This record gives sequence, structure tokens and C-alpha cells, in this order.
Amino acid sequence: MSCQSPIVVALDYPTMAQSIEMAKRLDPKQCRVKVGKELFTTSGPAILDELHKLDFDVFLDLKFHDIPNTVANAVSVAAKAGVWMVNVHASGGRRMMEASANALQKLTDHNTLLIAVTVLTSMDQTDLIEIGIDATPEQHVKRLAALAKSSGMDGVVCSAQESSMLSADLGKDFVLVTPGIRPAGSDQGDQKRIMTPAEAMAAGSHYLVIGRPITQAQDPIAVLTQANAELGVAV
Ligand SMILES: O=c1ccn([C@@H]2O[C@H](COP(=O)(O)O)[C@@H](O)[C@H]2O)c(=O)[nH]1
Repeated sequence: MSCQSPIVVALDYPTMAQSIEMAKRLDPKQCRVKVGKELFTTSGPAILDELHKLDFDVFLDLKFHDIPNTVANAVSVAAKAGVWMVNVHASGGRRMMEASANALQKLTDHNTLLIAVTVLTSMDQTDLIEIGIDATPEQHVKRLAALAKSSGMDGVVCSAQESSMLSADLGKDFVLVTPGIRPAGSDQGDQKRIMTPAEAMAAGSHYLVIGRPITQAQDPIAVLTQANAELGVAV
């Protein structure tokens, strides 16, 4: 499936039926989809098969964070399930990330992007101080992203507010996946480090994760279509 759009719709639903209902309204040429903790916990791996049957590229967003052996094996299982992208936490450290990258290299046939989460987009300086990190979100993202790159990751999850810095530091091919995307006028919710779709692309993001502004809209397809139009994606 060749998707024309950088938008990844977060299918954060409490049931598989609701997520499939939404997926059937979406067009895999106009967005990719993300399966996170809520949907995967309720549906299990069957949701991946169902979304693949509908021709979607699937980002499995389970943010693995455990000892190297456990994370490497989980990443390997995800790649064998055919997901387009899977992620781990960069704060799991170099040995965990290297073990995950090595596990993927051992697979003979996979196209899965391996990405590391830096600082969650719901966090700001106050949150970092409370967990003992004496750095700004930008400084901490910069450090974790450099570690992720040198540990063999294809890219990172960060806020679009950090995209131009990371693009300059780590190169334009290092994949920047940015949640916390808020089309003008949409609710910020629990997100702290946000940008609009157009601002995020201009800053150097490769993929824009959008959940509630689409899934909780009165007309989800209209919001997605409008965002794609603003990005100049042919729809
Ligand atoms: O730093 C991160 C990492 C992951 N997410 C996930 O992205 C979506 C965002 O949903 P919205 O409804 O658009 O806020 C959600 O699934 C998160 O788990 C993130 O927001 N920030």
C-alpha cells in the first residue's frame, strides 16, 4: 500500500469493533493507523491482521520498555506480524535498543521501522523535574534521540517542537514521528508539546500522529481530509 499522507490516525478505542468501524471509513491511501495500548489490550494481535486485511500500514505503539532480551523478542514478534512500525522507549538504554535492532536484523524478511520514544508529548519541564530529570524537554529529547540513533534505531517519537533541532542534528533521513498534533481549533487535552499539522511538517516531522481530533470529531473524515489538504496531499 502506498500511502500519500504523513498522517497516522491513532485508533484509541475500547473495542475492536469500534476501531474496525473507523478503519473502514478511512482510506489506506490517505492515512496510516496506529494501534496503542488500549486497543491492543482489548483486541490482541487479531487487530493487526484485521487492519492489514484492510490494507493499512500499522504502527504498533506499545512502547516496549523492559530488559534487552524481553524487548528484543517482543520487537521480533511484532515484525513477524508484519507491522510497518514498532517502538521501544529510548530510556530503556543502549543495550536494550541494540538488542532490538539486532533481533530485527536477524529476520530474513521484514520491513518494520524501529523507533524509540524520547520524551512523551504529554510531558513538560515540571513533569521531568518530578521524575528527577534536570533538563528541559528539548535537552532531554536531544540526548535520547542521539542515543537512539547510535543504538541503531530508524528514528524517534518526539514532539514536532523538537523536529527542526533533531533534523539538523541527526539528518533528514532519521525518522521523526510526532504525536501531539492539533489542527487549529482542536482541544489540547492532556498533550503539552503540540503543533498544527502544517507547522509539524514545516519543522521536519516525517509522520504526524493524530488521535482524538479525528476520532472524536463529529465528522472524522472531514477533519482528516482538511488536514491532508492543508499539507498538500492529493485526496
Ligand atoms: O509521546 C507520545 C507518544 C505516543 N503518543 C500516542 O499518540 C496518540 C496521540 O493521541 P491524541 O488523541 O492525538 O492526543 C495516543 O495514542 C498516544 O498514546 C503520544 O500522544 N505522545
